[in-house]
Amino acid sequence: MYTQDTICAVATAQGGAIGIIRVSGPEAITVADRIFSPASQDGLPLSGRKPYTLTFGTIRDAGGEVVDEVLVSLFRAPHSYTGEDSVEISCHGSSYILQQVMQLLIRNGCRAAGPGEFTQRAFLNGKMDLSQAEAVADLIASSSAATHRLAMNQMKGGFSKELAALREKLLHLTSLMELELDFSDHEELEFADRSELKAIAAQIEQVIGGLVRSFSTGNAIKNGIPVAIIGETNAGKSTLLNALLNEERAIVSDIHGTTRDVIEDTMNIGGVTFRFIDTAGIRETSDTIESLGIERSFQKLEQADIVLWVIDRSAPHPDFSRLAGQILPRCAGKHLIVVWNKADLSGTDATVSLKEMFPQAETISISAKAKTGIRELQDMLLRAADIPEITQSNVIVTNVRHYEALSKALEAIHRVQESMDMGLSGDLVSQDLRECLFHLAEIVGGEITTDEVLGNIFKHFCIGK
Ligand SMILES: Nc1nc2c(c(=O)[nH]1)N(C=O)[C@@H](CNc1ccc(C(=O)N[C@@H](CCC(=O)O)C(=O)O)cc1)CN2
Ligand SMILES: Nc1nc2c(ncn2[C@@H]2O[C@H](COP(=O)(O)OP(=O)(O)OP(=O)(O)O)[C@@H](O)[C@H]2O)c(=O)[nH]1
Ligand SMILES: [K+]
Ligand SMILES: [Mg+2]
Repeated sequence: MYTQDTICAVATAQGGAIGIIRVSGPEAITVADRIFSPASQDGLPLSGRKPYTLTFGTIRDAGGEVVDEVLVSLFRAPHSYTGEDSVEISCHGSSYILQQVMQLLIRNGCRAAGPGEFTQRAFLNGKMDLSQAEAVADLIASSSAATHRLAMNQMKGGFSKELAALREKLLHLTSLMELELDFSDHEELEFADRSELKAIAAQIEQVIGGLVRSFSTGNAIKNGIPVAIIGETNAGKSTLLNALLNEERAIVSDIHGTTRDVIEDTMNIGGVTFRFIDTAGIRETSDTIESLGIERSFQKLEQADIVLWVIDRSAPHPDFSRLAGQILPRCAGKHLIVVWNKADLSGTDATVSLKEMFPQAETISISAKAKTGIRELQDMLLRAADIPEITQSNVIVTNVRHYEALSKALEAIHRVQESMDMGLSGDLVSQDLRECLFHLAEIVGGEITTDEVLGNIFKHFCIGK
């Protein structure tokens, strides 16, 4: 087993009734025994107790004063989260108590853990692979049913299983290629074999390609479906953002050009996370900063899946067709919802002419200020979101690191296919096969994982995880 020093950390968030300190490493039980006295009459120290037991007792400081009455749970290697000897001390949730106990542990031989260090040890001790360790962080960060389901599936090894099956197929193909090499003298053998090998390569390409394509869904689920709010100045875009977020997030004023820079925030609507992006109003301007802001509005429009084009129906639209000419061509392949705002004021919707210009656009009439029509707009957004139903067994890539490795694996398998089509020799083909295998292995980790990769992954974890 991978041995290390003994680490400790507060594992719970501040402010709860109970605070838990986690201790893991070869000295975990010995160090805990130095500061903890069991209440029971049997006098057994933790080192003499069975694993998966809970012991009530006191923690005393160096002067013998009771710091807290606590419960200590005991785990013995390899049967713990980290795979090491571990104890958990459940204290009263006072940050003073927790800091006192932390200091006692450190004085008695522990080191304060860094972010993700417990999970990193679980990985190094073979309790989980790298994609499962990453899922632990995603699980903690999950804020919707969909992100929870994806992270839980990945943590339980759903993605790992899919990759293991791919690896099997690739190894099979490699061995067949090598077999072909051995028999390459028999020309009549080659043709029959090649078509079978090509079929296997095509299957592999299908699976990797599907995983690569799933990232756009995975990314939308994890970071929210991008919804750009665009339109003329003073149309009420920022007012609408605030209504959707239910929070005074953006500055609203009757001054044209109030929003200069992009404002983004996420909101969970009906279990789906949306990322709303308020942008600078589009108008002719000589102001350099405002022009830069408007340029960004168009960039955000292009990156969005759903576009809310906000129009002030109470004001005349002298340059309506010009504005439409700027917006509509950029909405191809996106879901466009035209929002006629300020329904509380009198005015008309130019729905007819717009329907001609962009027949697939949906329209809705609302008052962002009076918050009328917002529910209907939310329902429209949910219908537009069109996130496929995620089942427990779905494998959807949500992690950029995995996406990059899979993209490289896909390139490698494409090279394999090209080489086969060109009738190149088996040893050239198996080089690309090995590269494909390498990139798939990068995802789950193993001997090839560098400290730099590990550092990058675990630095985003919380302390105590
Ligand atoms: N108090 C506490 N709650 C917690 C955790 C923890 O570490 N401590 N967890 C931490 O994230 C999660 C639970 N995860 C855990 C995973 C494995 C083992 C464990 O003891 N595994 C053994 C036995 C497995 C078995 O019996 O099947 C093993 O792997 O050998 C413990 C916790 C969530 N809640
Ligand atoms: N009566 C009425 N006024 C509204 C409505 N929505 C917004 N307004 C007002 O319209 C003005 C402009 O609103 P903003 O939300 O700042 O408009 P914007 O589109 O973000 O404007 P820029 O950031 O300058 O592009 C403010 O005075 C709002 O109070 C509405 O539904 N009804
Ligand atoms: K404004
Ligand atoms: Mg604004």
